[in-house]
Amino acid sequence: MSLKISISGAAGRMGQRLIACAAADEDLTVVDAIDRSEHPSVGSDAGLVAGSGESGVNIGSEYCGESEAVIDFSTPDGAKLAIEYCVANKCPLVMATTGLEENDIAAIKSAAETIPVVWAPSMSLAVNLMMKVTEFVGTALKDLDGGVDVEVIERHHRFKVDSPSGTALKFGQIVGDAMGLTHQQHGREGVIGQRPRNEIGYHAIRAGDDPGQHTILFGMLGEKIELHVAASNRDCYALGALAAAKFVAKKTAGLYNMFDVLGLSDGQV
Ligand SMILES: NC(=O)C1=CN([C@@H]2O[C@H](COP(=O)(O)OP(=O)(O)OC[C@H]3O[C@@H](n4cnc5c(N)ncnc54)[C@H](OP(=O)(O)O)[C@@H]3O)[C@@H](O)[C@H]2O)C=CC1
Ligand SMILES: O=C(O)C1=N[C@H](C(=O)O)C[C@H](O)C1
Repeated sequence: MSLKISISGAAGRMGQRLIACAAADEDLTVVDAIDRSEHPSVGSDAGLVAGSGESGVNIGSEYCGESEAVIDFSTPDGAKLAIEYCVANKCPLVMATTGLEENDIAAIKSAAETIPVVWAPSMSLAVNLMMKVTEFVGTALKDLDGGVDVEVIERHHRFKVDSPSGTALKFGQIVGDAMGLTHQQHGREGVIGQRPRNEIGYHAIRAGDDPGQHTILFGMLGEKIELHVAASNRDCYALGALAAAKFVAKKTAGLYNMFDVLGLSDGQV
């Protein structure tokens, strides 16, 4: 039986790759391609917009009510509407949108009390594996004599609106928890003095059409480690999200992440 899914943000960069990748998966059927009601692609066939051939589903702003999982790659406004729909219709949700405010995050956590939700800033296998490696390295270097300076450097396409990326913030949270680093420093300018020991530096580069790269730099006295992960295209995120939809559709209410989907949670690896 094919799983019926809805894509929120269907006309966007990620939405188009989700439509295309889902069309190539016989275990999935897209029943809704949702976007902003004023979007110029509303009324057009989602597969034709995505360049993957006619799908028979037009982009629209209303859910048909048949969905067994919603995947949201849109905006904070789109995410809010997706959460509201899923809660009202008891529909499992995959939340991938970043740049969310505290109230949006509270809404995700509240939704997870009644429906299953997978929430992660990156659906990529490689990124999630590197989060585990980052935690390992951070823990190993926590008490090193001379100290360790952690910098998180991310690169994305010029169209990205939130910074630093949701993934960079997650890397920072992981390494901060592992090493007891409490201060977040976003860029540096001017005569600001020597680098404090307790900070994580974040640097967001925006250039061209880069689908996403993250580097975690551990700077020591005499040597350094740089962990680097890079997307070649957006399909790593799209395929991860489709796997998350299959996972979440079988779950009971609760908050899950990509470690759960990929079998990387504590005790599983
Ligand atoms: N977790 C992950 O693995 C990944 C997460 N992302 C995140 O996904 C989000 C989308 O990225 P991307 O595809 O590049 O962005 P785009 O801007 O290309 O796509 C977003 C789409 O959502 C639409 N939209 C706006 N409002 C609504 C609404 N109310 N309901 C439904 N759709 C709406 C936009 O329309 P309009 O253009 O008219 O505003 C646009 O078509 C970002 O937050 C990004 O950071 C991206 C890649 C991977
Ligand atoms: O906007 C993007 O493109 C991406 N956004 C996500 C983020 O903010 O972490 C994930 C990925 O890096 C691509």
